[in-house]
Amino acid sequence: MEILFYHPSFDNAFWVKALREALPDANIRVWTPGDNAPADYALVWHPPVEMLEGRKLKAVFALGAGVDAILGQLKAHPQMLDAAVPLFRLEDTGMAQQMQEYAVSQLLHWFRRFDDYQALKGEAKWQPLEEYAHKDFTVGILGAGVLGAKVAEALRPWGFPLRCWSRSRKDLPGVTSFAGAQELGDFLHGTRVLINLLPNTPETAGIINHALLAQLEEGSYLLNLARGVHLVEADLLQALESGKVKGAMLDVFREEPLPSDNPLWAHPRVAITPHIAAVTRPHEAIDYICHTIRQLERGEAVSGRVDRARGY
Ligand SMILES: NC(=O)C1=CN([C@@H]2O[C@H](COP(=O)(O)OP(=O)(O)OC[C@H]3O[C@@H](n4cnc5c(N)ncnc54)[C@H](OP(=O)(O)O)[C@@H]3O)[C@@H](O)[C@H]2O)C=CC1
Ligand SMILES: O=C(O)C(=O)CO
Repeated sequence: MEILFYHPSFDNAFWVKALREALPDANIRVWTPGDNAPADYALVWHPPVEMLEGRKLKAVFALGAGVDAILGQLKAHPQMLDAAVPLFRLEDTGMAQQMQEYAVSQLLHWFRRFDDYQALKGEAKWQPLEEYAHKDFTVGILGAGVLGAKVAEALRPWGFPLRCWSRSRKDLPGVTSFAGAQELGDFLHGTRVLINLLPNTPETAGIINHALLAQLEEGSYLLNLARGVHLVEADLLQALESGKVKGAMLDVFREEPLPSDNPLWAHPRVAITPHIAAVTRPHEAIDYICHTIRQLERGEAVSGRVDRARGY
């Protein structure tokens, strides 16, 4: 069994060593330009077109949860990967807990007004502030898939009204489910904290814009944990200016790294992290990938296959 590996920034030697330990009977190599030797499987993140083009692969594994980059390449270069070759993505594999940590910590930061106290510290003001009520802090999660559902689960013990929005109806304990474009307005009405965990697809790109933000409660908060392309940054800045949005924490951006002259860097009510909300955990990812390869070799049903038509 021949396995190709390509990631623009991961420690190749570490991954190849761990993969060899997990699949001792496989030959695993890091792809380099000009390598056209046969392979059965490819493990990739933002692969060059020439790495995959013309190969007869049994399957391709994305080394992350979002597959927008590879699907975008496929749209531009359909010959890159035959439609019959299954594409898989990482479902959780250690990313859900990271998303839970990020969302719970920031939600509580806003709910307990630590952002306001930090501002008062700058003025050396000793001033207890009026407490927020849980009932006024409805959390709405855009995208109730693997990660969105786990974030909802982690938020449930904290007593906030919870709701989610997805294409299909969900049955998540303690979470009101809204489904489809026709229910987006009802989902947004009354939402105070918006958490984005949607995939980047033609339908979701630019979804967090002025029209959407205008439907949130006054003094709302935005947590973008998905993709920068979901957010119209100028509309967020306008909503921050008007007070519609009181605070935002952004992990992802249309352009990454975020250019130093982007106004979001200097905004006092915007927190920024460099696309670290949930990073790929090597051992969990390798466990899933190797388990799935063994299932494929045995002709068994597998999970995590990407529906290219729907985009995730
Ligand atoms: N910042 C970071 O470090 C990371 C970011 N991510 C991002 O998080 C995203 C979500 O990951 P994951 O939870 O695994 O993905 P899933 O595919 O499991 O979940 C996607 C969710 O979005 C919903 N959805 C998709 N399209 C639409 C639409 N048009 N309208 C309404 N709902 C829609 C789906 O609805 P339904 O269930 O009905 O199909 C599903 O609930 C990834 O695509 C990636 O972009 C992921 C990991 C790390
Ligand atoms: O897995 C993903 O989609 C990520 O964004 C990780 O960087």
